[in-house]
Amino acid sequence: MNPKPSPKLCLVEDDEIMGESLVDRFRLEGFDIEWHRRAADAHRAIGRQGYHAVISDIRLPDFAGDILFARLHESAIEPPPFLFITGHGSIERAVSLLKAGAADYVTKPFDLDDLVLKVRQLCRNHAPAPPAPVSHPLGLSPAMQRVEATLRRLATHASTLLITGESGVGKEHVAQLLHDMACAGRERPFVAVNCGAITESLIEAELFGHERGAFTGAARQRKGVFEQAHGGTLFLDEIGDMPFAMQVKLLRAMQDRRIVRVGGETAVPVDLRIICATNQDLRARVEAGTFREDLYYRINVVHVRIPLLRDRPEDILWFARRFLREFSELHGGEPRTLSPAAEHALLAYPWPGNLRELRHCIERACVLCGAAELQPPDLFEDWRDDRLPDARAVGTLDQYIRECERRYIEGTLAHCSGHIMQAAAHLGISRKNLWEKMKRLGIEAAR
Ligand SMILES: Nc1ncnc2c1ncn2[C@@H]1O[C@H](COP(=O)(O)OP(=O)(O)OP(=O)(O)O)[C@@H](O)[C@H]1O
Repeated sequence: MNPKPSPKLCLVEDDEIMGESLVDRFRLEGFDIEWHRRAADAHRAIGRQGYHAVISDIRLPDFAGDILFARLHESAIEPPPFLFITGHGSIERAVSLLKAGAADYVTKPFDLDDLVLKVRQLCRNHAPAPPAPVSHPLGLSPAMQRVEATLRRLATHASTLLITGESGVGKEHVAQLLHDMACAGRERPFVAVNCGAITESLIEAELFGHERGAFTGAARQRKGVFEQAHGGTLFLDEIGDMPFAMQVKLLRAMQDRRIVRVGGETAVPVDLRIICATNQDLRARVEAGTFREDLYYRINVVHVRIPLLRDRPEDILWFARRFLREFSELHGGEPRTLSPAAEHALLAYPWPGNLRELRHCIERACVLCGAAELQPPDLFEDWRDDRLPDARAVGTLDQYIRECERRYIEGTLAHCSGHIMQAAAHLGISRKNLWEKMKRLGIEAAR
């Protein structure tokens, strides 16, 4: 008979001493324990690993344990029971965590025997979920996790969807993901057409196909994209650029789910999901009289909005690291990393070209730079470090260093939204040390 497998635990703790002692003790007690020092790493692992329980500190260097918990709940993942380690005197926070669905908590300083007992009890009551097949293909931000959860629901229902968002935010990627979810491993066509890139005279034949001899040069019958996508998904990108005269024919095809090829007479039935995308304000186009109102309502049955990359900062480094891994592997080199300054620079940049621009930026850096750790100038050609003061305007070396220190700390605090604990972790100093420096340099703490 196979011995019973050890319960699998996830520990999220950034304190080395605390982390090591918990890992040692739980291993001695027969648990299989994985230790993550950052909330983001734990977030990814929880989606994949099938843990029996999670023990999580609240204060973590990237984002707090309760945010990790909330994000897992917002996503499609059913999280394992969470036991929180809270600071002395944060009973109120612990109680609100229990209300939010956490299984239990211990307050520091806690009794290790008591903790082991609680965890054993949790593991007994919880069978881990099988690992999730796809985990967060769209990003870590709550906004994109909501999009992902919506897609999961739409995969079995809606046959028409409108995706809006600026250029490069990932509309086609979202459409492709919905198609993959709906197909669930079955081979089905995904046909993408850019409505803005086809001339008005050709668009009808492109959409509906043509019969032999329908026009000069139509030597053979040809299927249009509606027929090519039969059984799968038709992605109509830049739907706002659809010529006005074509819009009524498109509406009819969408409503009847039948098309007539150019030069043909019989209606051909088509069964497909239609996803439209645009970066234009279609409502305004309707008001301006350049987009048909009836078509607008037909395609706007379910609407998914993709936010700008700069409005979801959690996704910037997550995607940057993904692209970095992808391009490092592609170019056959060592795995690359981002220096803390490079991370700062990526977070500070506004990304007008969204994910497309971020992807190109990382690809370019991987091709041009041979170093294992990327620095800001590797990522941005015209990089200028605003955190460095002008040496001529600052007097002595001491004053210059002090000014550098002040700017660097201010930048880090801004990057961590004023969170002292996180900023201290980024700077590699203790919280107390950071407070002292802020006092000495006259930096006010955010409220
Ligand atoms: N979730 C994702 N994971 C990995 N890469 C992504 C993701 N979303 C977008 N990308 C990449 O970002 C780039 C832009 O994505 P996409 O073409 O889907 O954007 P779009 O909003 O449709 O752009 P446009 O409006 O210009 O057509 C592509 O190279 C795509 O591969």
